Order: sequence, then C-alpha cells, then structure tokens
Amino acid sequence: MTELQNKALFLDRDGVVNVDHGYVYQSEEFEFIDGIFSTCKKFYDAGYKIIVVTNQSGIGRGYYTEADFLALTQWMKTQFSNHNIEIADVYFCPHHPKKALPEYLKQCDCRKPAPGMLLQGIKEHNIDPKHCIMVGDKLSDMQAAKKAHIATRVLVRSGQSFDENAKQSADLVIDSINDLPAFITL
Ligand SMILES: O=P(O)(O)OC[C@@H](O)[C@H]1O[C@@H](OP(=O)(O)O)[C@@H](O)[C@@H](O)[C@@H]1O
Ligand SMILES: [Mg+2]
Ligand SMILES: [Zn+2]
Repeated sequence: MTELQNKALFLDRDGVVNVDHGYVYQSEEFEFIDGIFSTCKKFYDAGYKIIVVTNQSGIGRGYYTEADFLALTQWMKTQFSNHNIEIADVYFCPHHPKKALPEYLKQCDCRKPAPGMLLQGIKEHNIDPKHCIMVGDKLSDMQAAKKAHIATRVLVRSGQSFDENAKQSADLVIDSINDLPAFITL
C-alpha cells in the first residue's frame, strides 16, 4: 500500500514573506508583506505544509552569518506561530558561485534556479509535488519549481520586478499574496 503523501505551499522568502530591502538579516528590518499571514493560515488550515526556500547569498558574501540567519528564522517562525501557523521547515542556500568567502564559493545544487532545496523539502516531508504550489518573485523561483515538478507555479508582484520571460514561466501571476486563495480550490 502506498503511504499517503503531504501537500505543501512552498514560499520564497524575500519579496514574498517579507519586503526585499536587500539581504535582510535582522528582525528590525523584516517587514511582513501584507496578506502573508491570512493566506498562509488558509492553506495551513486546509492541510498544506508551509515550507520556505530562500537563497541567502548574503551569508556567503559575508554580509551576515549563518547564526544571524538562524536567529532571524526562529523569530520569523515565532511570528507565524503567533498567528497559529506552523512553518514546517525553512531551507536556505548560503552559497554563491562567484562572489563569496572561500567556504561558500561554489556552484551548488541548492541555489535557485537549482531545485535542491525544494527536492530536499519534498523528500524530508514526504510531499507529493503534484499537490504543491510554489510562490516566488523571480524567474529563478519558477525555474526551480519546474525542475522539482511543483504543479502550480505562482509569481507575485510584491518583490523584484520581472519581465515577460518570467511571466511565461509561471502558471499564475498575481499582484498580491492576498489574491492566491481565490485561485486555488482548498
Ligand atoms: O528571495 P529569496 O530567495 O528568499 O532571497 C533573496 C535574497 O537572499 C537576496 O538575493 C539577492 O540575490 P543574490 O543572491 O545576490 O543573487 C538579491 O535579490 C537581494 O535583494 C535579496 O535580498
Ligand atoms: Mg525572492
Ligand atoms: Zn547552495
């Protein structure tokens, strides 16, 4: 008998969960995007695991440390739990292929557009990508999701500006995360 698999809402962080002020690493500059809690609550209550996948080359570049990132992540998870939402996991890539301190300088499998973080989440949380959604603000988020066979790829206009090519890579383009629940049958 096949084991029942989970569904997940995968979220990019900067530009989707919080305003992308550029390499955010402190709670004081972490500004939640309008609608993120209410939308996540709807998906969480409908049985979706909420999983964050974020490129954090700011670590590799030496702007902040892994410890800084982990402390901010703990704080972020607490804010979600204050809204009765559990973040199942947060995956991050500290690497950069060109500009990083030696230990982080590599062409890794985790930096989006590579699908490594998504594949790890799918494996570790027994997730069926056919029942998943990925929300991002960049072409690289959509490319990673496609490689991981995530069924529904959504671009949101709350982060970086994107071009026609990026739009073509998405199943859905929305102005705000507030608009997401209306498009998905929960
Ligand atoms: O959007 P996610 O994946 O959560 O995180 C992106 C951030 O780590 C930073 O990624 C950088 O890109 P580079 O990593 O330098 O290419 C820039 O886009 C920054 O503005 C941004 O803050
Ligand atoms: Mg982003
Ligand atoms: Zn990486």
